[in-house]
Amino acid sequence: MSGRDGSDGAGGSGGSDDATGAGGVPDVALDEALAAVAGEQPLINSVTNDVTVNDVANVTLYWGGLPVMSDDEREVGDMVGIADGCLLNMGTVSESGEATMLTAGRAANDHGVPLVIDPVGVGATPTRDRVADRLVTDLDVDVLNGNYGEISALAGDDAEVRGVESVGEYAEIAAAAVECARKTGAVVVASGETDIVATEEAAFEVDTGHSMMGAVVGTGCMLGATLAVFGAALDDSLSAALSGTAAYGLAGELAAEGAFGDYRGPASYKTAFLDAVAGLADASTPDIADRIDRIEVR
Ligand SMILES: Nc1ncnc2c1ncn2[C@@H]1O[C@H](COP(=O)(O)OP(=O)(O)O)[C@@H](O)[C@H]1O
Ligand SMILES: Cc1ncsc1CCOP(=O)(O)O
Ligand SMILES: [Mg+2]
Repeated sequence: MSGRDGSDGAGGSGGSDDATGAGGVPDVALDEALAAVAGEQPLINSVTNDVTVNDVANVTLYWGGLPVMSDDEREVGDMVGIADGCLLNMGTVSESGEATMLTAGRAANDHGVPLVIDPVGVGATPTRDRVADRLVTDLDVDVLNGNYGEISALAGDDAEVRGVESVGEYAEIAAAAVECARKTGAVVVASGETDIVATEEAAFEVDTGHSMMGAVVGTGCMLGATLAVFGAALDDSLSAALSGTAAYGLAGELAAEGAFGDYRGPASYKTAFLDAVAGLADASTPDIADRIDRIEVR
């Protein structure tokens, strides 16, 4: 069984016990990470939005996890208590949904279940700002993922989030991600053209992915599900965030290359992308070391 209090699973937030390789980048072996995920078959309870819930369930399954979407206040604590990972995505959060997320998150913390939060739309409205603040204040978060605008907003920087979209330029996104990690204690994944993975001490650039991913609603939500699956199967949050983010981007690239079928636009690309997630473990997985760089942040 995975979990923060066990010998397996994503450990406490922030640090990594992994060997550090060239350029101060932790050694992350993608084939080993994918095999760990498939071997663990982690049960992931996602309390997520009404828009992309089916995509979140499928991407969890296609990596090798077991999805369940319990969001009933009466049972969510019990379900999270027997799960290996928990994802909270506030995309369509309501007043009762906020309470459910807090119950789910507290159960995850109480049972040592790794917790991922996607604060969708934080920075867009005062309500979202308040809910996101409550979640990261009251809960011990292992991994937090959001687009550049959301992570900048959480860090307290100027940000433009229109609805759930990141708008504008974010030249200081690595510094914002580190600041966000310092505020929350989580490993932070800031997604965009290049993904940033940050702890309180360091930031890394994960240069995988394809622009077609930005044309599909739900790729951020599915990244959160991916991080929950990898976080449940791997020993520490930083390795999970790096390998999960890299694997997800590689699936996006393989789909764009047509390795999982031709596509004619964003809708058929999404199908190819989901097939690439399901097929990545059997594809020849490249060494990802040269796709991850450490970035100096003040
Ligand atoms: N222009 C792009 N080039 C490469 N990857 C991208 C691009 N836009 C988005 N992605 C990828 O799509 C996923 C979702 O990112 P993003 O669009 O920032 O999230 P959200 O959907 O929450 O706004 C991430 O894995 C990110 O790397
Ligand atoms: C459009 C929308 N509105 C509320 S949640 C949601 C989905 C957001 O998905 P993603 O953050 O993955 O683009
Ligand atoms: Mg998003």
